[in-house]
Amino acid sequence: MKLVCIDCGKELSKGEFDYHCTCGGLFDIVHDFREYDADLLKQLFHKRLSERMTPYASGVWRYKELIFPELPDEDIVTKYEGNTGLYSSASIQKYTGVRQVWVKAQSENPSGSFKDNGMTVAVSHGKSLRYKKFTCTSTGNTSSSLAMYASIANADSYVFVPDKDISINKVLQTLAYGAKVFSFGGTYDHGIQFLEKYSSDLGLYVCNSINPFRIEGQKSIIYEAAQYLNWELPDWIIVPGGALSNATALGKGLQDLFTLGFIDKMPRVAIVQAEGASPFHKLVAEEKEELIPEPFPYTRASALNIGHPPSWKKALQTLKGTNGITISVPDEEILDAKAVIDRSGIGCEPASAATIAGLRSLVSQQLIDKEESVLCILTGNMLKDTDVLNEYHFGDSINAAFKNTLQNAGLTLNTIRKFIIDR
Ligand SMILES: N[C@@H](CCOP(=O)(O)O)C(=O)O
Repeated sequence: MKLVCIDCGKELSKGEFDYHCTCGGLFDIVHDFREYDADLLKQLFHKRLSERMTPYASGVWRYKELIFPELPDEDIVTKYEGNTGLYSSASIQKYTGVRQVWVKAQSENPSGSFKDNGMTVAVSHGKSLRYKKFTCTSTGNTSSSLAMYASIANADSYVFVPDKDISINKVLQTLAYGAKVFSFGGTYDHGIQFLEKYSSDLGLYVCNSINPFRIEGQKSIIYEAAQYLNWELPDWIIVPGGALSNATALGKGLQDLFTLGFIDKMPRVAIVQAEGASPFHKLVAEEKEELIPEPFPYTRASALNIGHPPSWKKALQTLKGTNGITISVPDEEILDAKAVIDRSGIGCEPASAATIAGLRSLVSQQLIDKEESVLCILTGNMLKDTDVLNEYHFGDSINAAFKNTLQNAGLTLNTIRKFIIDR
């Protein structure tokens, strides 16, 4: 495998590592799969499903050959991430109108979000380079994930979080795992600019998705979904779009599966942004050449509060390779979709629900047909943002149809009977 700049094509020599090329472009990891026998690999991945308590029990490292084959096993920092559920739900099907909708709950990862799929690989790579200090800037999921893996690796983590419009639960989770947390006035975008400039002076290994090893790990999400579905993917795959690492990794993972012959048809990808933070959707919809950053992104889906997504060029490659599309949806629709996902028993954080809101909208615009099959990637756990739950269920409900509050009842048989039997 080699590191290649996506803008000028420069290759780093073996052992060299950086996030950006001297031309400013991001590095991407390019593998040579020509030596692989697809059938043997499939058998190996199948056999590893029965691993327990070894790195290969992880739903990421199960696919090590496609992610980071050179890494010595002793450098793997894992919490058996991945192995998340793939569900179909009658209520989600009814809400979207689509006959076959799958949801992949990355929320079931050990730190509660899809970031673990990539973070296990980034921290393992940092460990192999003998780093002891790791960093990221974050709206809270990346930082929780990093703090967890850094502690497992016996290393320190230093994280930078915006001082507003993020979920306090995520910051508390990050603190509790032991990270040193710096709060700053600004957005994720300012944090990334700071780290791009100073991380090397500070001797810090950056674990944001500008790090190509994060992307390699996140490819496992689609590998796992494909393996569960016996290597036959649905017509569409839908992901939320914030920093766009998810969309980037999805495109790369699909390309790998197609190149290897694991799948014989490329699904189409839809990237859904929140209206208040939708620079990538605007770039695509307005057919611009360059992304125009949004200086004041705001959405109640706080994980998507990003105005200048670093991976936008990589995400464009995903759209090109999959005949993909983008859409933006208002917060009200995201929160209503979240209520449906929560009530289905699956549950998710607001950003994840952008997928189901986006699907509903794409169906109503007839861009997705009700007879097509769809897979939505849910990114984070419902307890990641309890303020949103509180506002939705106890505040002025945005849509009374989804309101679900506590029943105030005395504990006598007659009063409780009213709620259960006589209703
Ligand atoms: N929502 C993210 C922001 C994106 O971070 P990155 O890991 O893709 O750099 C978060 O949890 O911080």
